[in-house]
Amino acid sequence: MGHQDIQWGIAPIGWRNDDIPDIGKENTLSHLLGDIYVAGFDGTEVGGFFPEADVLNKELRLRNLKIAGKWFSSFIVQDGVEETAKAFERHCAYLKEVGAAIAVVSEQTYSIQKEEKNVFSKKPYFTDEEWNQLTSGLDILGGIANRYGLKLAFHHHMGTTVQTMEEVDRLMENTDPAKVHLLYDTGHIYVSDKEYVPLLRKHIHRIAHVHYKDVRKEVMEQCEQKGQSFLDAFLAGMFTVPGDGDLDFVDVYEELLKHDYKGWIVIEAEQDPAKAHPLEYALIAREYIDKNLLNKSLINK
Ligand SMILES: O=C1C[C@@H](O)[C@H](O)[C@@H](O)C1=O
Ligand SMILES: [Co+2]
Repeated sequence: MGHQDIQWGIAPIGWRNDDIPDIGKENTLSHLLGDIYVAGFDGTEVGGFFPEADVLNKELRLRNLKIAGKWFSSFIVQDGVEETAKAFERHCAYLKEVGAAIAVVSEQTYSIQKEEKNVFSKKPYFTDEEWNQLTSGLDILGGIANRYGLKLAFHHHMGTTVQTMEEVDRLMENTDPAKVHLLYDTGHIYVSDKEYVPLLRKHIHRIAHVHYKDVRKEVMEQCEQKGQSFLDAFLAGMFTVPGDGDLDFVDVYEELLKHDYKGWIVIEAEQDPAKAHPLEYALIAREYIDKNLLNKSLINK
């Protein structure tokens, strides 16, 4: 067990962004997959612009790349679990066809992720009743994911009702560990709570998927002072790839290895591709991983 149980991916978000589809729209699927191959990653996540399963599978096969998973915006509280489950079934069927392991779920009811609101101070909150709807609904979605041979990994996210460590605690306590897992995103928890290791340590046994998102602390502080929205903050360069920001991914990696984490670590750094050349940043991440995480004997495994 150890390094060999981990697959390294890089998300399309450095090339194109589902939250602002105009960004990087000149970057085609071939361009993206070619860059991922050149940078030496094992695969990626499905972006909103990806084609149907058989077309995608051929493009992946040609480059020996794999799919880790795909984001799903759930609206369990807003639309009810029955409505959400129908869309989630289709999502899981697609993921199974492309050979993915993970269905990433983020509850988007009341989310300000795409709104022009101060993401540092205006996050939404659920009532106790809404929390119950969310957690019981997630157990149902997790059961569906399991039927497709997938794991549901819940994504805590800035500007949503499940953003802070306290909120992740509540979600984990009230969901079935066999059905609902955690996606640990270093960047989101750092921007939210200004620390990122406690969440990892506390919920290590529920983590089924990891996003390595680095943060430029100075930019984050400026964005917070200005009260910027989530989208404006990423356009200002709040996020970057590991090796280029202020987070230390060695500790995180050690902790994952120590607990026999098996699965994907996906580099996920949303930046404006017009300012941050996607392949250049993919290569910065790759070099950081090779030098600091893989070539160093971190622990004896
Ligand atoms: O996993 C993610 C998917 C994106 O759509 C999201 O906005 C980003 O911040 C993220 O962490
Ligand atoms: Co993420």
